[in-house]
Amino acid sequence: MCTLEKRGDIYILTLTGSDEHRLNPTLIDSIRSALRRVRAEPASPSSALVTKAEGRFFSNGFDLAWAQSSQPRRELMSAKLQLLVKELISLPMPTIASVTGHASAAGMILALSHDYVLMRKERGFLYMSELDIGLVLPDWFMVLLKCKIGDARVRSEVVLTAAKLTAEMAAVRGIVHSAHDGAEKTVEAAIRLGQDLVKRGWDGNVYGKNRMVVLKEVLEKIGTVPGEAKTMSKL
Ligand SMILES: CCCCCCCCCCCCC/C=C/C(=O)SCCNC(=O)CCNC(=O)[C@H](O)C(C)(C)COP(=O)(O)OP(=O)(O)OC[C@H]1O[C@@H](n2cnc3c(N)ncnc32)[C@H](O)[C@@H]1OP(=O)(O)O
Repeated sequence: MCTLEKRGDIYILTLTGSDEHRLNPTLIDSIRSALRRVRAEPASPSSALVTKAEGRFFSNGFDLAWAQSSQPRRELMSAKLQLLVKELISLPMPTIASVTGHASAAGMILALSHDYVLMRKERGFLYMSELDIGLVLPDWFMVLLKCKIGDARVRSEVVLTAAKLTAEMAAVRGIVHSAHDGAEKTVEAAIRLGQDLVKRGWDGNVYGKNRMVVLKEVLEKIGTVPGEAKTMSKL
């Protein structure tokens, strides 16, 4: 699951446990609940969110074992991830993913749904694994990748070679903001970046609205998630 703590003006959302942090409805609901708590807090002058994870994984992607038994489960899992990504895109503060372990497929999409990705050098791949596991990525994944990875050759490498990118490879390719030695230094750098952004004193609502303009194509591609109201009611 996940925990939420606040250090000064920085909200720290941690995916807890030493598992693969597979994105099933339970974990996604836990993350969305934490984001709702962030939104409910009185908006201090400005804040930032750092998302991090314990163990060897940031997130190893969708929980295929949970989903493969039925189409409704697959649809629910996909719908909840879309809702989560929409909520990250509209969150009224800068967001930073501190990736200190592997981020695969939907897990990479979760990381890239943050404004900044800081990544640990010696452990962890950014890895769109769909080709390797015989799945086709959803259109909206590609729309997000296009917004986040400017170079078409790199996007092709990521999707059509299922490249396992280390932090340094991802930094050279402009996918991550910076690469760091060790998990602790990665998290510390993410928090420092958050503090630097908070010092700018932006209006969080204006920040969120501008991010929605920047990622307009992603929001349009996701559209209204089927059963959004119903799914929301389940949370
Ligand atoms: C078929 C199912 C039907 C269901 C259909 C459901 C449909 C749902 C809708 C459709 C969705 C389509 C889009 C899909 C989205 C998804 O999310 S699907 C799920 C995706 N997830 C995966 O595919 C999992 C991928 N993960 C892996 O393959 C592995 O976990 C890993 C990421 C490759 C990590 O390997 P692992 O062995 O687990 O870990 P490690 O031991 O940590 O690392 C392996 C070796 O690599 C070395 N290493 C690690 N990091 C680094 C580094 N930064 N630099 C250098 N080396 C590194 C590490 O030391 C290991 O080395 P060795 O010890 O020498 O092996």
